[in-house]
Amino acid sequence: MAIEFQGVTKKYPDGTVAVDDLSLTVEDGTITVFVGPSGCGKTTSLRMINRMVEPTSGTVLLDGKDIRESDPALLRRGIGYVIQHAGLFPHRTVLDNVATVPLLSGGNKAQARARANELLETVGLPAGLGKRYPAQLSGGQQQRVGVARALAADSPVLLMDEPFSAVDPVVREELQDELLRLQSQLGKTIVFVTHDIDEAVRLGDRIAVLRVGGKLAQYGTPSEVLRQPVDDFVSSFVGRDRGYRGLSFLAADEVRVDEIPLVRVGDDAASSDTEWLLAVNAEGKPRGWLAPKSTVDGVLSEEHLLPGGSLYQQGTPVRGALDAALSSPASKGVVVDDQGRAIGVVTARQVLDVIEKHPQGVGE
Ligand SMILES: Nc1ncnc2c1ncn2[C@@H]1O[C@H](COP(=O)(O)OP(=O)(O)OP(=O)(O)O)[C@@H](O)[C@H]1O
Repeated sequence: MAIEFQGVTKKYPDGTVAVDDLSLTVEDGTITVFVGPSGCGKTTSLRMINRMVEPTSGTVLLDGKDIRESDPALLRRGIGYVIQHAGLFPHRTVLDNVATVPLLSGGNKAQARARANELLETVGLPAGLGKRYPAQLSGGQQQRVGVARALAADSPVLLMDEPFSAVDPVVREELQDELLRLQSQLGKTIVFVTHDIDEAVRLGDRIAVLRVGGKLAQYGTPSEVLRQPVDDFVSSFVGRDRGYRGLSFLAADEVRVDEIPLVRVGDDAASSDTEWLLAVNAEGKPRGWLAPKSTVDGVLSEEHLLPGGSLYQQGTPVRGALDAALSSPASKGVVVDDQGRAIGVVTARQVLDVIEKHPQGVGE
């Protein structure tokens, strides 16, 4: 089912132009990746496909039909949607999380659960996991559940918004492989958002490179974009990626690790003023972030926290430190020891400072 953007612009009420006159066609049965720096309008573009965001002007066509003619709730239910941190319901079992959509679409409970079991198997999860709650799964397993839930919509279209950004690089590669395997069987029309050009190149049949201001810079196959960038912006975005690849080989011993104020899950009350506070469990392992200006009166639980982004284990290649910093809601990557206990934070700037000192370590 092809998706067509025709001169689509989104201006938010505060005047921000998030997407500026976007025209492109996502071909049926392909993976198209929207890639670009933070704030370039990737998520906004994606959400205009299922009417979570309405364009200010222009038209989005799904299979040739203007989506404004579809009821938004029905449209959304019929389009699979996967987000970062999976967005699972914490108080429902894994199986019930996946069964939600088949139930909403009118199936009975037994049918919905049978379908959910099938889907867990499809995404490579053992059947026994269905009884658990999301918090009892690893980050990578949670993302698989997120994918299973999106597939439950049984729709030809799947929207994926940074679905793998919060897991460590090894698990991320596994999830990417799994997605490619699934796609070779299912042949869906997938729109995938990422800020990581490596991921875009790996997954995309086509890549749309966006620049801040919501303008489409280039749309083409990965090899076209890598080999024939249309302008300086694209070539530096892609070129930066060449640097990123080299990062895998540089250990980050020199990256400065800063202290961070901690709060403990289970503590009686917590509050933050202007700073993000990192929440850890009794073992000192990171569980998430308490946003600035938050007050929790009762016992601090994980529900009060923002999920944390990927973790960086000290002593491993520097790319993980950059991933951690870029995926953290606090813009501070959490550094852990080999037992997974939080020891501090790094910013992207601190990582880049080290990289700049070692140009030979990060070049091609
Ligand atoms: N509800 C909103 N109101 C006002 N501005 C918004 C809103 N949502 C997004 N924006 C702005 O629109 C621009 C594009 O945001 P969008 O989330 O689409 O970008 P993105 O490329 O997905 O970014 P990121 O990678 O950081 O998630 C940004 O400047 C953002 O601050």
